Amino acid sequence: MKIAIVAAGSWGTALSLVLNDNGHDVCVWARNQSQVDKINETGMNEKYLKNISIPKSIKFTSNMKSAFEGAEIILFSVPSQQYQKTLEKMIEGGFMRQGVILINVSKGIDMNTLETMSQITQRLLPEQVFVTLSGPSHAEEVSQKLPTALVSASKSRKAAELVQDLFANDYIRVYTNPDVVGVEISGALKNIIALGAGISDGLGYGDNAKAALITRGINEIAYLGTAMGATVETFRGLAGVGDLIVTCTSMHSRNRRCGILIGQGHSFDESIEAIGMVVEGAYTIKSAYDLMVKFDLEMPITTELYKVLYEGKDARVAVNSLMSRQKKHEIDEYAKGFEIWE
Ligand SMILES: NC(=O)c1ccc[n+]([C@@H]2O[C@H](COP(=O)([O-])OP(=O)(O)OC[C@H]3O[C@@H](n4cnc5c(N)ncnc54)[C@H](O)[C@@H]3O)[C@@H](O)[C@H]2O)c1
Ligand SMILES: O=P(O)(O)OC[C@H](O)CO
Repeated sequence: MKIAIVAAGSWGTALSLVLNDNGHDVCVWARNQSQVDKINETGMNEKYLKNISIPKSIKFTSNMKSAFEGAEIILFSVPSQQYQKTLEKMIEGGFMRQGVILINVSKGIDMNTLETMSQITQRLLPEQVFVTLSGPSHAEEVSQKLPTALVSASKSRKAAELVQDLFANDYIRVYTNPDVVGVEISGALKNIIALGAGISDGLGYGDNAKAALITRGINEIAYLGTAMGATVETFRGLAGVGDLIVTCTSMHSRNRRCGILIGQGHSFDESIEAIGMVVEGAYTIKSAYDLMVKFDLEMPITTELYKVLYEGKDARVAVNSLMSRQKKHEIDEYAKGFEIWE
């Protein structure tokens, strides 16, 4: 199929390699001509994907017309805070023609509207066929063809299965899931918890602390997700706990690495700058905090991280606040399950 990718960052580039391996006609659009020139000259996208050769069969261009005209599938890999603006630009350019399938791979929640990428798309293009592709998948490993499992989520079974077929090969396995919001909230909020896990690592707290953050974190993600209409089972799947594990533990993770720098005492802004690629959790923390208030939920990890990142609270004091919360049952509904009450 003819597939156009919006943005030549690390994930857009890694996915272009997979689609090219699978025999598709792939063109990557980048906004910056000097980046395109460099990739075309060197056969590498060194800033975003180190030491990976890019086959000549993948085209890179900064010309929107030549990238998007005739594309059957358009895959968006821009940072989520840029998604609405980019989609509007594509609509204005007349590139979102009827019949084109939109795949989104970015993981975040818009800070201004508090919408996920499917919700933005639905508002701007109510008839658009939309698929989100998510799951535990670092570009650095996918580009080395290391085994990876993904989730293709769409309201349309046909579209979810088409995307499953597009990416599946001997190193990529893709599952389908109709719970689009659940997959989106999982992918967006795991970045927040990974920032927290990184801060914990940077402070020198151990594996116990990180395991607690991951476990209580997925609870918190599911709490917000189900309030937004998601299915609880999605959170124990690849997009949920799977992506949470990889992002909280891998040194490839931009969110975790940013958190480590903060835990070591660097400022929030310095840490984001040092990563040099998008740190989605830095923005999604604000959206998640606002959604928590909107849905009137209690999300202690999100609250403390928001205070550390946006209100300057000391991270050690934030951990103390989490540890000294009122005592509670691990799962509220299970409280009635005690056999002996005295
Ligand atoms: N890197 C990964 O391993 C990975 C894996 C899965 C999902 N994701 C998600 O994919 C999204 C992109 O991540 P990434 O790692 O590729 O980020 P990145 O920082 O490596 O690249 C982002 C790219 O978007 C471009 N860009 C930014 N604003 C733009 C705009 N307004 N218009 C056009 N282009 C613009 C940048 O120039 C850059 O090329 C994020 O939401 C991330 O969470 C990343
Ligand atoms: O490197 P991160 O933290 O942006 O995470 C990338 C992917 O979402 C991992 O699945």
